[in-house]
Amino acid sequence: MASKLLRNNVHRILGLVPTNPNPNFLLKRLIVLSCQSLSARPYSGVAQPVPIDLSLPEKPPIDGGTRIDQKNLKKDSTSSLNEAELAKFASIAETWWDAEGPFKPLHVMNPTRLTFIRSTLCRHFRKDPYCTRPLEGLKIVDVGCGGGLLSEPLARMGATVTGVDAVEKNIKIARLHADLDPLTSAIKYRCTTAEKLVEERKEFDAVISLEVIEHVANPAEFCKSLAALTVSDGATVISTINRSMRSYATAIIAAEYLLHWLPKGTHQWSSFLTPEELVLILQRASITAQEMAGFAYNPLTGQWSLSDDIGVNFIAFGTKNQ
Ligand SMILES: C[S@@+](CC[C@H](N)C(=O)[O-])C[C@H]1O[C@@H](n2cnc3c(N)ncnc32)[C@H](O)[C@@H]1O
Ligand SMILES: [Mg+2]
Repeated sequence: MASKLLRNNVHRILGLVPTNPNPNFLLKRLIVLSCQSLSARPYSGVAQPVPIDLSLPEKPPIDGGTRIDQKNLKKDSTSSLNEAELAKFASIAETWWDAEGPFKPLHVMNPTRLTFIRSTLCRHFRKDPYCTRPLEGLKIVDVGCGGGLLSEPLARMGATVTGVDAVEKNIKIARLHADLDPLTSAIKYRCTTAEKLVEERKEFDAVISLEVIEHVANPAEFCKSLAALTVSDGATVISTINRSMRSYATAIIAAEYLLHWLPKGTHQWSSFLTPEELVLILQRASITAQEMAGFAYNPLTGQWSLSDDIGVNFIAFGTKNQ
């Protein structure tokens, strides 16, 4: 009797399916398992020298068609704007804070990317990562902030945060949400672009842009703007998706078409940058990449962790040359 009970429930005991599995659950886990590199090493926390192929041709600007024609979008200085990409984000703007909605992957990845940001910024700016407000005294801009998923925890960690996004709806949602908590209500949100801030001669100790560069019209120009916003010896942090065969299988086929984690068409594989390309365009913009980490997904726990495997999702920390 006991052994029969055990046999029938072994999959639940092992945590492979929830108590009320839906019919596709096991299939989905198998898909992720087969796409994910199971050999991903945990993040060593050591700055990785990234090989730079200086003969690499500059990636041509991705033609996103005409600029978005929304009356609520500031249209001056639009070199990074890609109309088609912005329209996708505008159409799902109400769902930013729905932890089970289209932005679920960002919600789930947030603690992991914050770990990387906190540790790299604290090390660079000589701050204590273990205190309650480790980023106190730092002026940070979150470029392409969306609904403020990153801006808010940065503000809670003590930073003076400005969040900017090219989609007005995102900024409205971000403002409403941040105002719910006195710890985040001081965040300044603006519907604008990095280029526009450069024209206004704004500067920040740290410039952070997560999961944005693969959606802009011209990544190299975008990086130049991020660099111009960074004070001398300040920090720039960028996360994106590697243009690898594995990212095609996981970030597009699995995430969009099989698992429906993201709306279909969220990402264009050709718009992804390899880590080497990112390092190179940052270098050309006077930012020296100092450290890079990958994000590894554990299909059994549904959690992300930092990894040395930069084959799919990765994050880079660089400093502005003095
Ligand atoms: C995938 S979301 C990432 C949001 C946020 N950075 C995060 O990781 O939680 C990309 C965001 O970048 C914004 N965006 C795209 N192109 C932009 C540009 N050229 N300038 C400013 N924001 C842009 C989009 O509107 C969208 O909110
Ligand atoms: Mg993206």
